[in-house]
Amino acid sequence: MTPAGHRIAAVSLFAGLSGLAIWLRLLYQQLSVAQQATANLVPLVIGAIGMALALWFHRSRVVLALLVLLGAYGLPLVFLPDNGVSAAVLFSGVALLVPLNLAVLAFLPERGLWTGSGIARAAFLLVQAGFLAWATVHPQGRLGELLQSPWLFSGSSQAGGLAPVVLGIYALAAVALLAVWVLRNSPLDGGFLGALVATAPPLAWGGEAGMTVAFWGLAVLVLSTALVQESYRLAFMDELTGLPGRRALEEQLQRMGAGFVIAMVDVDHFKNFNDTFGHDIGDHVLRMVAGKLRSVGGGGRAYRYGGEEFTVLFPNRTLEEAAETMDRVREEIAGSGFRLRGVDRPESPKKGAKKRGKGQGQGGRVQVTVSAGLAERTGDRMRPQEVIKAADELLYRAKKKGRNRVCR
Ligand SMILES: Nc1nc2c(ncn2[C@@H]2O[C@H](COP(=O)(O)OP(=O)(O)OP(=O)(O)O)[C@@H](O)[C@H]2O)c(=O)[nH]1
Repeated sequence: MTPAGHRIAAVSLFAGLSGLAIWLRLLYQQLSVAQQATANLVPLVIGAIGMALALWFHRSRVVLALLVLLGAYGLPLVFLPDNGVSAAVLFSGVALLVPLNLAVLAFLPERGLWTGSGIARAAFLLVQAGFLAWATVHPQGRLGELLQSPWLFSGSSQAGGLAPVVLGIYALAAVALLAVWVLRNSPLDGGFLGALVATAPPLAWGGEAGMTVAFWGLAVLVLSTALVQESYRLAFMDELTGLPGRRALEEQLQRMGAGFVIAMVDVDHFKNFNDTFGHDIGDHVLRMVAGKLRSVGGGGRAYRYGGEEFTVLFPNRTLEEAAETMDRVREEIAGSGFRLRGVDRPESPKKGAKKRGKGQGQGGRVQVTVSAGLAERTGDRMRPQEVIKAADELLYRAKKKGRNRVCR
C-alpha cells in the first residue's frame, strides 16, 4: 500500500471508531451507576497498556502524551469538587492544557524519558497539573479567574462548545499535525492527530460522562495503536528512502506465488559520488533513485536492499514485461539529472568530472545512472534467494558491460 493509501485507511478506521464511540456513548447512558463506574475504568486500562508499550519501545513523547490524557481524564474522576466554580476551573484548565500539550509533544523531538530533557518535560507536565489543582481549590485567585474568562471557558453545561482560545488551538494544531503526517508519513503523527481530534467532542459537550469515556478511550486507543504501527514501520521501512527495507522484502518473498521476477538495481559509481560530493549528496541521490523506483509501475514494488542497492519485485509478470518496465525507469533516472545544491561540491567542475568519471554534467547538474539485473523464478530456480542470486549475477554483468543498462 502507498503512504497515501495508508493514510486513507487510517482515516477510515478512525471514522469507523468514532461512529462506535458515539454508539458507546448512547449505550453508557443506559447503564446502571455501578456499570458506569466500571466503564469509566476502560480508558485508564487502555491507556495503562499503551503506556507500558511506550515505555518498552522507549517512546517518551507517547508516554508523556498518555500521561496528559490519563491525567486529564483521571483528575476530575478522583478529585471532582462539589463546588461548581471549582469544577468550572478544572474543566477549563483541562480543555486548554490537553490540546496544547498534545500539540507540543507531537512536534518535540524524541528524547529518552530518563535523560535531562525527558525528566524536564515530565516535570513541566507535573507543574501544570499542580497549578491547575491549585487554581481549582482557589477559584477566586488570578489563575482561577483567568480560566473562567469567556475566552477560555465556554460553560460546563452540555454541548457548550469550545471556548474561542481552545477552538483556535485545536484548529491550528490539527492543521499543523495533518501537514506533518502527510509530509513525514509517520503513523505516530497520525496518532497524535487522532488523539487530538478525539478529545475535542467531550470538551465541546461540557465533559458529559458518556462522551468523555467513549472518546477519551478512543484517544488513548488511537495513540497506542499508532505506537505499535510506528514500531512496525521502523522495523520494516528504510528511514532514508521511505521504501520498505530488506526485512519487508524477505517477508514478502515468503508469501510469493508461483511466478515472479526480481530486479536488483545498483547506482553506478556511487562510491565516487560520495567521495566527490559528500555523503549528504549521496543520500539525496539515493532518495531520488528511490522516488523513481517507488513509482516504477508495471506491477513492480521497490525495496531498499541495502547501501546503494535496490530490489524491484514483479509478482505475476514475465521477464520481458519486467525488463521493459525496468528499462523505462533506468532511462528516466539517466534523463532526469541531479541538481547539486550547496554542500560539498567539488572545488571545480573539472575535478568533479574527473573524480566521478563519466556522467558529470554542466552547471551543477550531474547524471545519475543505474544498472539492473533481472531474473525470473523458474523450475530450476525455485527459492527466492536463488532468484536474487541470479539477478545479482546479471547486475554484475550489466556493470561489466559498461553500466546504465538492464541485463536479463
Ligand atoms: N551516501 C550514502 N552512501 C552509502 C550508503 N550506503 C552505502 N553507501 C556507499 O555506497 C558506496 C558503494 O560503493 P561500491 O559498492 O564500491 O560501488 P559503486 O561505487 O557504486 O560502483 P559500481 O557499483 O561498480 O558502479 C560505498 O561508498 C558506501 O559507503 C548510504 O546510505 N548513503
